[in-house]
Amino acid sequence: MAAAAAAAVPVATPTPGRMERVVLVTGASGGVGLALCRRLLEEDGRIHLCLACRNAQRSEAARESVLAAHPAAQVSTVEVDLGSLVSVLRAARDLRRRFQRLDFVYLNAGIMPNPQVRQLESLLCGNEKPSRLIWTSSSNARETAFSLSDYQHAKGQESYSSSKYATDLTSVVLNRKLNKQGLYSSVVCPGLVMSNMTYRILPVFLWKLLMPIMWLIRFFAKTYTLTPYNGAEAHVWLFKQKPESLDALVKYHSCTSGLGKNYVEPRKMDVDEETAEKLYEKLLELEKQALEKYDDLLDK
Ligand SMILES: NC(=O)C1=CN([C@@H]2O[C@H](COP(=O)(O)OP(=O)(O)OC[C@H]3O[C@@H](n4cnc5c(N)ncnc54)[C@H](OP(=O)(O)O)[C@@H]3O)[C@@H](O)[C@H]2O)C=CC1
Ligand SMILES: CC(C)CCC[C@@H](C)[C@H]1CC[C@H]2C3=CC[C@H]4[C@H](C)C(=O)CC[C@]4(C)[C@H]3CC[C@]12C
Repeated sequence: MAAAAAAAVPVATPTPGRMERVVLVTGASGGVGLALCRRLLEEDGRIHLCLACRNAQRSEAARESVLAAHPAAQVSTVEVDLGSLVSVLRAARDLRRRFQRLDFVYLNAGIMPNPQVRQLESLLCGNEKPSRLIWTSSSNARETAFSLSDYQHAKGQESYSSSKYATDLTSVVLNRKLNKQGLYSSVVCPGLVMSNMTYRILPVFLWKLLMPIMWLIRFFAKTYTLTPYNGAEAHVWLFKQKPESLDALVKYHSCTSGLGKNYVEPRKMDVDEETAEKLYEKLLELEKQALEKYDDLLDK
C-alpha cells in the first residue's frame, strides 16, 4: 500500500512551463479542498493544479470533476497519506522531481504540521517570486488544548483543537524564519461547512433536517458558511493578495451573510510567539530523529 501511495502522475498532464504558477492542494478529494480547486481555476485558468490525495480512486474522480468544469486546465495528482511519514517523504521527493518550484501550497487536510513543509523547502524558498503556504486551521484552535510538553497530544482529549493551535503556531514561526527567503504562511478558517468531516459528527439526514435552522442562524453567525464553496472564500481571497500586505498574526475567516454573500474577516490570533519558537525547535528535533530512518528518500 505504502509503495502504491508513492506517486501517480497522469501521463497526459504536461509539465508546467516556466511562467505558470504551480498550486498544490492537500485534501483535494472532497469538501473544502475540492471546492477550492474549482474556484482557483475560475480565478486563473492557467495555473498548474496538483491535487494531493491519499486515495487513488478519489483522487482521479476529483481530477475528472475539476477537468469537467475546466477542460483546458492543467491538473495532475500526487498520492500522499499525510498520516504516514514514508508516504509524505515519497510524495515530497516526487514533487521535487516534477516541479522546479511551488507557488502556492494549500495545507488543507488537517494533520500536524511537520515534516510536510520542510521536505518541500527547496521548492518554496529562494524563488524569484514569493511562495505561499496556506493552512486550513479552525476557529476551534485553542491554546488551552495545546501543551508544549505533549505537542503530539498523546495524552490529551482535544486533539483537533490542539493540532489546529499547533498549525497556527507553526504558521507564525515560519513567517519569522522564512519571510526573508521568500516564503509566506497564512492560516484560514472555512467556518462551519457541510462535508465528510461534519457528516461524521451528525448523520447526513439530520444535517439536512437542520439546514433551515442553520440558514436562519447564519443571519447572526456569519461563520456558518455551510457549503464547501463558501468555506473556500478565505483561501481564494488569499490567492489574490500580495503576501507582504498580510499580517502573520491574523487568521482569515471565510464568512457568509444571512443573504448568502461571501466575505473574509481577519481576526487576530491568540498565539504566543515564544511558544511558537519552542514548538519549532521541537518539531525540528522530531524531524531529525524521524528522518534518520529514511535516508534513501532524501535528496542529498
Ligand atoms: N467542515 C468544517 O466545518 C470545518 C473544517 N475545517 C478544516 O477544513 C479542512 C477540510 O475539511 P473538510 O473539507 O470539511 O473535510 P473533508 O472530510 O470533506 O475533507 C478532508 C480532506 O482531507 C483528506 N484527508 C484526510 N486525512 C488525510 C490524510 N491522512 N492524508 C491525506 N489526505 C487526508 C480527505 O481525503 P479522503 O477523501 O481520502 O478522506 C479529504 O480530501 C480540514 O483541515 C478541517 O479541519 C475547519 C473548520 C470547520
Ligand atoms: C441547529 C444546529 C446548529 C445544531 C448543530 C449542533 C452542533 C452539532 C454543531 C453546532 C456548531 C458546530 C460546529 C461549529 C464549529 C466547527 C469548527 C469551526 C470546526 O473546526 C470543527 C467543527 C465545528 C466544531 C462544528 C461541529 C458541529 C457543531 C458543534
